[in-house]
Amino acid sequence: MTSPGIDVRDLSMVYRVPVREAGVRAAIRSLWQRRTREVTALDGIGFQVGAGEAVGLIGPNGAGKTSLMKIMAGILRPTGGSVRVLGREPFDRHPDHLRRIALVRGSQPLGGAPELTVMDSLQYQGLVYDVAAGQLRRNLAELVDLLDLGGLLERQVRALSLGERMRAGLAMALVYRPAVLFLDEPTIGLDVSAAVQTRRFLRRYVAQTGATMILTSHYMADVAELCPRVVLINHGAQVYDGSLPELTAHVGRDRLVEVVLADDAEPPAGAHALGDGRYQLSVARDQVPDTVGRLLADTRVLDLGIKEAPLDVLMDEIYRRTGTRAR
Ligand SMILES: Nc1ncnc2c1ncn2[C@@H]1O[C@H](COP(=O)(O)OP(=O)(O)OP(=O)(O)O)[C@@H](O)[C@H]1O
Repeated sequence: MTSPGIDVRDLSMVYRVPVREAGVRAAIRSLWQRRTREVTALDGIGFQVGAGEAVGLIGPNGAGKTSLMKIMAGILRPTGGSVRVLGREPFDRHPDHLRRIALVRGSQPLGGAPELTVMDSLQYQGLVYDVAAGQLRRNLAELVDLLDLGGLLERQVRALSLGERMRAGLAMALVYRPAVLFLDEPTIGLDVSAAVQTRRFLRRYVAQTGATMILTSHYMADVAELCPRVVLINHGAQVYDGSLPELTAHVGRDRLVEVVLADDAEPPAGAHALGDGRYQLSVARDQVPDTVGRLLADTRVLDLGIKEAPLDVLMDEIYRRTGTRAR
């Protein structure tokens, strides 16, 4: 690993939330006697990310991913532990630091004035982030090409569709060439083709610029395609740090063998009928050659395919297995 882009140690985040009791008396009492309870969002998180690495933060709803992202991006101050991003404490929000990082949220990809055109917004962003005129021209030309923004530049931000907003939002975040990119659900709500384009763009951008990327997503396709390494969080605790295939290998022990049988053929024992002569068998990985051999020898098989369980199904199983910790 090269010099640490991000260094997270023993990090914790505890929110205090007001407890609201029912009734007028309780409401009046709460004016001078506020009761609160603690919600532990993160507990003992620790990992290092090298410059140029791409890491996916994964975990089920409420696991703590967004809290961790906000802490790393300098929006939230953690209640315990330490974080360094490019050698600085993010919550200090030093202007030099802010020029080197970007946070893009899929749910809200574009801030700024909605009545501005995309081009005006990009120019304005260049001014705010102090990008030299020549550099800004070059960066804009590159981003317009990579994100296919040509047709959007003169459109008002308010009139963009979600997919167009995402493309413009990425350009806004990247026009000042941040060294660290935080992406919170970058493909949320996008149709299949816009999601594919966004992932393709991000892969090319990271390869070309050597930016460090931290991504959260519920779409495992995003994570599988963009992040060689994942950190799995569940109930605020870090339960895994490593590659996605290694993580899923523990649960993905079965293969799905699918066959289409001739009309007069007897379905194999334990097969699940899918209709139209199709049957599916769940078979342990090391038993697949034997099972397939026997099937072909004993039964009139017209077609045969072997599939892995879908990644989302495997992840669901992993989340359930790692989600037993009580808060
Ligand atoms: N501002 C807040 N005040 C109180 N509790 C909060 C706050 N933000 C988050 N939480 C709680 O902290 C926990 C972690 O939330 P967080 O949003 O970080 O999880 P997440 O993994 O991003 O979830 P999701 O995938 O649903 O977006 C949850 O129990 C959530 O209710």
